[in-house]
Formats: sequence, C-alpha cells, structure tokens
Amino acid sequence: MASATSASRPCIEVAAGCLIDTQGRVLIAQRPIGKIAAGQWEFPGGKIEAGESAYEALRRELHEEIGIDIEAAQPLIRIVHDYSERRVRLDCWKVLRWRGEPAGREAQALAWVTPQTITDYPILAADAPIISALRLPSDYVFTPPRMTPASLLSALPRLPAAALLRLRFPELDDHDYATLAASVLPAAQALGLRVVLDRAPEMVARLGADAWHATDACLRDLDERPDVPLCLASTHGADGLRRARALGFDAAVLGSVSATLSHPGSAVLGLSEASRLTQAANLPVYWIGGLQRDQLASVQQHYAQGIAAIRAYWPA
Ligand SMILES: Nc1nc2c([nH]c(=O)n2[C@@H]2O[C@H](COP(=O)(O)OP(=O)(O)OP(=O)(O)O)[C@@H](O)[C@H]2O)c(=O)[nH]1
Ligand SMILES: [Mg+2]
Repeated sequence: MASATSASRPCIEVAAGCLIDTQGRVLIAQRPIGKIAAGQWEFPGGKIEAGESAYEALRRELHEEIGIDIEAAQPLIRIVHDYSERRVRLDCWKVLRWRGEPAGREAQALAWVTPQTITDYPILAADAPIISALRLPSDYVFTPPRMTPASLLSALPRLPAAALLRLRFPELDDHDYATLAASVLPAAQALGLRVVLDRAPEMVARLGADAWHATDACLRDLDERPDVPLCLASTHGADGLRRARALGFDAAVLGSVSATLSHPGSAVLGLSEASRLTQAANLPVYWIGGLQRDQLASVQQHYAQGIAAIRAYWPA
C-alpha cells in the first residue's frame, strides 16, 4: 500500500512556550523516558485538546508540566514539521511573566540557557526556526536614502537596542559602500546593533559584519545559502518565503504589508494575507511597508518576528 503523503497525514497540534527570564535566558525541558523522542530537549508544552485554543492549551500544559501560571505571553512563531513517523504543527509563544517557580512535574530535567548556547543541547528537530526567532530582535532598521555617514553615526544611539541595521545605500558603488560600512561597523556593534550588508556575501566576513541580506532577485538566483552567520531575504509572497526557507535562511522580510511612502505603487499584501503567509512560512518573518513602531505588538499577534522599516526609525 502506498504510504500517506505528508499533506494527507494527520497533524499533531501542539502548543509550546518559551519562558524568558530577566537575564534573557530561556527554559528548556528534557523529554522524559516513556515519551516519544525521550532524552531530547524541547520547549515545555503539549497537545492541544479538542475545543481548546492554542493559548488555553499552553496555559494548561505549562501548569501540568512545570507548575506555573502564565501572566503574560505573546505569539512567537508557528511551524509545521515532518518527522518520518509523525507530523507536528507547533504554535509557539513567548512567556514573559508567570506565577510560581518552574519545576519538572513529570520528572523531566529543566535548564535555563541563552539563545546562543541552546544548541549545545540536543533540541527536537522541529524547533530550529524557534531558536532562530529567539536569537533575532523585533526591530530591523533599514537606512534611508542618501543619508550621510556622519548623520548615520550620530543617529545610531537612538536606534532600538539590539536591532538589526541594514546598510542600504543603493547610490554607492561597492568600493564606497565597503568604506562606509567599515566606518560604521565598530560604532554600531559597540552599541549592540547587528550590521547587515546587502552586497556580495563575502563582504560580510571581510568587514566583520553580522549578517547578509538578499534582495528578492538575488534570492531567486541563489543555489545555496552563503556561508555567513545570519542570512535574511526580501520576499513578496509565498514563493520567496518558500525559497528562503528551503535555502536555510534565518529569517525573511515580507511586504508590502500596507501602502508605503518609500515605495509608492508597490503591490500591497494587506493584513490578512500577510498574516496567513507569515504563519505558513516556517521561519521568522519581519513585516515591512507602511508600519510604525507602535504597531509592533499588534504585528506580533500575527506571529510576525517584528517590523522592518525605514521611516519608522528615523526622524523626518
Ligand atoms: N512540547 C513540545 N513538543 C514539541 C516540540 N517540538 C516538537 O517537535 N514537539 C513535538 O510535539 C509533540 C508534543 O507532544 P507531547 O508528547 O509533549 O504531548 P503532551 O505533553 O500532550 O504529552 P502526552 O501526550 O504524553 O500527554 C511531540 O510529538 C513532540 O515531539 C517542542 O519544542 N515542545
Ligand atoms: Mg509535553
């Protein structure tokens, strides 16, 4: 008999929570003996029962498994993953406040780890995009057109802490772009910003930048993910998102979500389509296009990683 295709195989619906403590560490748990994938590490949570919302399941599971009551949580990312013998859909939340001290109620080991060191533990394979999401900030700042290096340097301290900063400067040739990047990098990194370059990927290592950004045209032409610490890509729909995911990119930027002054006439996805695409992307997705920083919380209700923008971050 032919085996069921992944699309026809039933999906196990799961809610999982990433508790974040005041030092930015996240709680992981070791799956106990007797459960599927015993010994591997995961984010606490479990199966969504009939009639339950993902958030209701999360509250119940975190109470049952680690004895805490959630006080504040927000959606993080949704993932579908095919293990060879089962298919899971994870509805993943960041848990920012809770009552009680987490303790393993099913004899499972617990550990508080930083997002950087989490992969020292054998984590369930489905969780790779959750780890990417935990390692990325919610702000992705693009430099505005024709900004001078001096005004960029003086504005850096006003950017959100730990933001990604993409140096755009399309008017510069590669040589001048590299010179500008080299002059901005030390100051930006000293402030905790992560600098993203969008020219040849080899420039990232040569200058000691943090990440590479592919335009959508560039993404279409790529055969493999460049060997840089972090790869992001611009996408405008399902094809680009699928490609970014297949190439192993760490995150995508999706737009335009709303009409935007900087790209008049560009196709607008609208909120519900952006939300649908984001929740099916299987990787962290920043929204771009006509968004302001005060919309961050509502954007994240749609499981977006955060906002990418030009205007939102720079005074007019
Ligand atoms: N909780 C949790 N489950 C995950 C993660 N990643 C992942 O692939 N899963 C999968 O999602 C499913 C969760 O089921 P579970 O066994 O924890 O369910 P549960 O807590 O309701 O347990 P029970 O069925 O023994 O009562 C498993 O197939 C597990 O492998 C994760 O990070 N957290
Ligand atoms: Mg569980």
